[in-house]
Amino acid sequence: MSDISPLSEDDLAFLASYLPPSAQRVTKTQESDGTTSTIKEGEIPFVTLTYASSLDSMIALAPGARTTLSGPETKSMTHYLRLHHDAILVGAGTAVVDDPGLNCRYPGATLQTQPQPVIVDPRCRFEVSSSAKVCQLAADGKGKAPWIVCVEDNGKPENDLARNISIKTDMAALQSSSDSQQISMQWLDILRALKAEGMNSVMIEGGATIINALLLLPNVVDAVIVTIAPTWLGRGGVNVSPAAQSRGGESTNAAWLRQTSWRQFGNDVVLCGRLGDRDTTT
Ligand SMILES: NC(=O)C1=CN([C@@H]2O[C@H](COP(=O)(O)OP(=O)(O)OC[C@H]3O[C@@H](n4cnc5c(N)ncnc54)[C@H](O)[C@@H]3O)[C@@H](O)[C@H]2O)C=CC1
Ligand SMILES: Nc1nc(O)c(N)c(N[C@@H]2O[C@H](COP(=O)(O)O)[C@@H](O)[C@H]2O)n1
Repeated sequence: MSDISPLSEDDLAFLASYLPPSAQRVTKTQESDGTTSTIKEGEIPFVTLTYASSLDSMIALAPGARTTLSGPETKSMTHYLRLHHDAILVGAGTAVVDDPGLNCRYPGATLQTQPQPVIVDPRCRFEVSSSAKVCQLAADGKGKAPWIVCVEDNGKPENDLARNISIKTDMAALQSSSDSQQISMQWLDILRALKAEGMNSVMIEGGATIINALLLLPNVVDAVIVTIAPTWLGRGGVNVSPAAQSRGGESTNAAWLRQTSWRQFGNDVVLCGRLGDRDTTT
């Protein structure tokens, strides 16, 4: 029997307008390194950014500590959201620390309706083995085998428990850079690659590095759904706080949510919105 209870009709109505599919977009976007690229209509999946935060904007007690913030009701909400997305994406940091299952246990979910787990892991540092929870669930027919988004020639042999989705990266530029250990792939490249594999919607769950980057990409993210748990985790936790921004030499807010709605789920608050400027009302 599933540990996930169905949501009420009122809960479902609250979430409805934030679910994929969205209107298709033709727009310009800016990557955090300052480059711009155009997103063509339907070129990238619908992107939902969702995570659970404490009142001090922490998503884990410490780097390396898997931390439960969501109560039973918001956990059910997360699994309902997973049911409505083609893929669930996390970063290598989360995969290594949390050993997540990345499947959907919402009542009625079948193997066919399971989301595709995706791990952004340029150098394949997450050990894909039969003891990884995501692989166990796939072997038991309770989820799909993960895809690893990595760079070509990452030096790791392909593992038959997972599939590599390779992203072309300018390795020459990388090797000449001062920080050659950090490989930064463009989000548009990652999302285009997932779209090319048939993923029309992606639920991005974290961790902090990924959330902080995506909060600065309002034209990439379609919906933001944050669970706020009534607790403070305290200093030393893993913090959601995007890089400081400035405009015309003046400090400015890093990110805004517009079209906001909130609802109580058990003891937690769920805040939904779309990224954009404070002054954008539509
Ligand atoms: N409360 C919540 O909802 C959640 C909490 N977490 C917590 O977050 C923590 C992990 O956060 P982080 O350490 O920041 O790890 P992360 O999960 O954000 O992964 C960061 C890694 O992903 C890869 N990556 C991310 N963006 C990339 C890009 N553009 N190009 C290339 N590679 C990229 C890199 O390997 C990078 O080191 C864990 O403690 C976990 O428990 C994670 C997810 C949700
Ligand atoms: N929504 C939410 N609430 C929390 O309290 C969390 N710790 C997380 N973490 C995310 O969920 C993944 C674990 O998923 P499984 O239940 O193992 O499938 C974890 O990797 C984080 O992405 N999320």
